[in-house]
Amino acid sequence: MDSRIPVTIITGFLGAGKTTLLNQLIKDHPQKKFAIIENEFGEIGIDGGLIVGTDENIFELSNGCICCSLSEGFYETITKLLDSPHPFNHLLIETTGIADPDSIIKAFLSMEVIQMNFRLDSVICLADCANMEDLIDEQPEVRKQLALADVVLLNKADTIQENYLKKLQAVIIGINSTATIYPVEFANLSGVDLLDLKAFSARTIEKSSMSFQNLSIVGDAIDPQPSLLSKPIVHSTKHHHEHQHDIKSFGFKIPGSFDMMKFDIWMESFLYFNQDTVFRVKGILSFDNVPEKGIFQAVRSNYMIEAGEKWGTEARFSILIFIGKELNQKMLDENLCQLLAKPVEAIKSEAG
Ligand SMILES: Nc1nc2c(ncn2[C@@H]2O[C@H](COP(=O)(O)OP(=O)(O)OP(=O)(O)O)[C@@H](O)[C@H]2O)c(=O)[nH]1
Repeated sequence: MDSRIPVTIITGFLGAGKTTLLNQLIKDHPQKKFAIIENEFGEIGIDGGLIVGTDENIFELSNGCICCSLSEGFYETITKLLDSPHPFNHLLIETTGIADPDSIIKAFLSMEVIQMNFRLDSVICLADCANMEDLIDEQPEVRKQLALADVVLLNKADTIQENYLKKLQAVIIGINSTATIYPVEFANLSGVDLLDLKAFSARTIEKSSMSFQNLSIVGDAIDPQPSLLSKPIVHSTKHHHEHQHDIKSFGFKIPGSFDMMKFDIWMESFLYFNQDTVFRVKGILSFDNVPEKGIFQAVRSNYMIEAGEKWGTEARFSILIFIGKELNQKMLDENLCQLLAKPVEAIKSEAG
């Protein structure tokens, strides 16, 4: 059993309802002992980032802006947390509304001391229904927050009409089609334990990759038209304008198995050279001569592959979902084809 402390990262633009969610989570889980890192931009933590508020089951640290001080600041905050005499069994991080949360997510996937002690459970993004559409157009951070989320809470659902809510859901799916979306009021969601989503676990990644809609098959001629997911979503009510979102999701189903070395070399350099435009990649991989499924996930240039279940007699395939901007579907298709252990034509003719 994984005994590391679970971490929930809460993102969302200014005023979207992050603090409301934090309070709701604390209220819903009286049995938990929380540590909270508040990451308010411009706020100076008392005593260089020490405890600023205490309760029997909660203690808070203020960290300034995590994304601006990640390398030393965040590491220092985490070390303080681990050294403190306060016991806690869940870490909540509220990120500043105007920041891109990727650096903090990356810290949990790449910094060894952090990984040894903490398990990233999920990234929850709050979106304010009333002004989300405008913010998506105006604020690139909002699009990134949505792109990196595992769960999007469409908050303040009380302020809009039901049919408009459906349209907002479609806008979010257009940006990040792997996120689970829940409309909520005052960040209140019953029936789902938001603290135990295990979004970064191999099982969840596998499940969400398998259920991804509109996968294009690698090796088939890519339609020169943009895929369904990349079409701008047109709204017929309230706002009469089109969104030309720069962030999109593409999914590929790749027959056969990858050559592990070719895949590794390509993926490492692809993510490195595209770290400003590729936010998240996840999926299931089949590698030649490897009996288990490889469960893949990347946040910017950091990636990891975990062993999943054995393939058994199942026909081999891989699924990869890319979330980012300026993604070239045709180029990705051609590149992925080149990484296969056998030429795609041979795989297809074997399959009949
Ligand atoms: N009508 C309505 N108001 C809400 C809802 N959720 C939160 N609010 C209100 O929206 C305001 C902002 O909520 P917060 O939780 O402080 O938002 P935040 O994201 O933490 O804000 P910052 O820390 O400024 O980024 C508060 O006045 C809340 O009471 C909701 O579902 N409906």
